[in-house]
Amino acid sequence: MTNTITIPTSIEWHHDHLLILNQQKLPKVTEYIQLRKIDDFYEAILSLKVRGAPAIGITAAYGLALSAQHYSVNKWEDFLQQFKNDKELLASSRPTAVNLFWALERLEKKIDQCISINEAKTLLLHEAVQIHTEDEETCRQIGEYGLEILTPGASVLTICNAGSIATAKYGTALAPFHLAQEKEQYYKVYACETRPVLQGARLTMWELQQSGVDVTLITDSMAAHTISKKEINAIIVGADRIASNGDTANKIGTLSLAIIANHYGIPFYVAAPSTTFDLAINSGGEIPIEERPIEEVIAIEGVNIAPENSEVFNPAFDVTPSSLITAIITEKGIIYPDFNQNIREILAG
Ligand SMILES: CSC[C@H]1O[C@H](OP(=O)(O)O)[C@H](O)[C@@H]1O
Repeated sequence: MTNTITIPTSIEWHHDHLLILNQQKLPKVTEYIQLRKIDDFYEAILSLKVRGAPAIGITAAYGLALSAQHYSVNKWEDFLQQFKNDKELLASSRPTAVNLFWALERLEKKIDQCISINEAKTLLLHEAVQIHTEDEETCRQIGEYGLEILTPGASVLTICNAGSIATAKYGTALAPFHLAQEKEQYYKVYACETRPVLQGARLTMWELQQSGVDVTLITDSMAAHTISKKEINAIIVGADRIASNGDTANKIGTLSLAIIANHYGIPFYVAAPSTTFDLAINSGGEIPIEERPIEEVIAIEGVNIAPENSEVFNPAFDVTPSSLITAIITEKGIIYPDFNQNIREILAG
């Protein structure tokens, strides 16, 4: 029996623009924006109108491919120079989510094989659509493996939004819960609000309510108490970059949850597509951690909650050491320690 439910998405390709759901405005306002020029794509990623590692990669791919359609050049070297300029602009939008760089490099590899500018333009658009289409199936598969590892009816805690609107569809950490709704299996999800930008309160609450998932909001500081009092069975989170030893960069606050999970002896799962692994780095210390504007910490929706002249440290991510991770759920299978060995084995599969 399959339940018909609404799983929200945030990216829709039209032949001459990308329509995105403005995630900065949710849940109060459901606003869609057309991205046409390379600067539109850059600004949308930088300002978190589009956010979430896979969604960032998909959006950047469309931005680069669409911009290339308008290069009015005749020489191949001029085409490549403009392509390189646009690629570098998009790559400078955010430093941590490796999916951004993976998508841009995938497009660059695609045109290496081209013999004409027109062929390159066609192939770039085709590759961007491919990246988008592949991600939906990847996330659905992550959801299926997530249902294998999570006990039906469990209470599960998560942070930030690693959901359908952070990907092509379904999400990574939230994929099991959307799929469970389709399969009429049920879970109880606890969502950390996720200061400072509140992706949990604003986006995960909104998204899971759209598909009817039983979700409860807590503040980040309530996590340890909730785990002990509400008998949380597991924690599941997304990822922005996973090193070859399994160290994982994810939204700030994730490391705290891993330490709490370890203290209470509950499993701590990371859910991520193979495109979020960076096998070029050996450990989490090499992952660049984005620091964002102080306004995100000093104010909420433009209302100051701290003195104007406050000193602020605003890292958008932290790194959880692989020793605190029970398993990494990917579309290719569930990866258990020893991560150094098993990551390469499963991803090569
Ligand atoms: C499947 S989304 C992965 C990841 O991206 C989010 O960060 P942001 O909202 O700053 O783009 C968060 O860390 C999610 O877990």
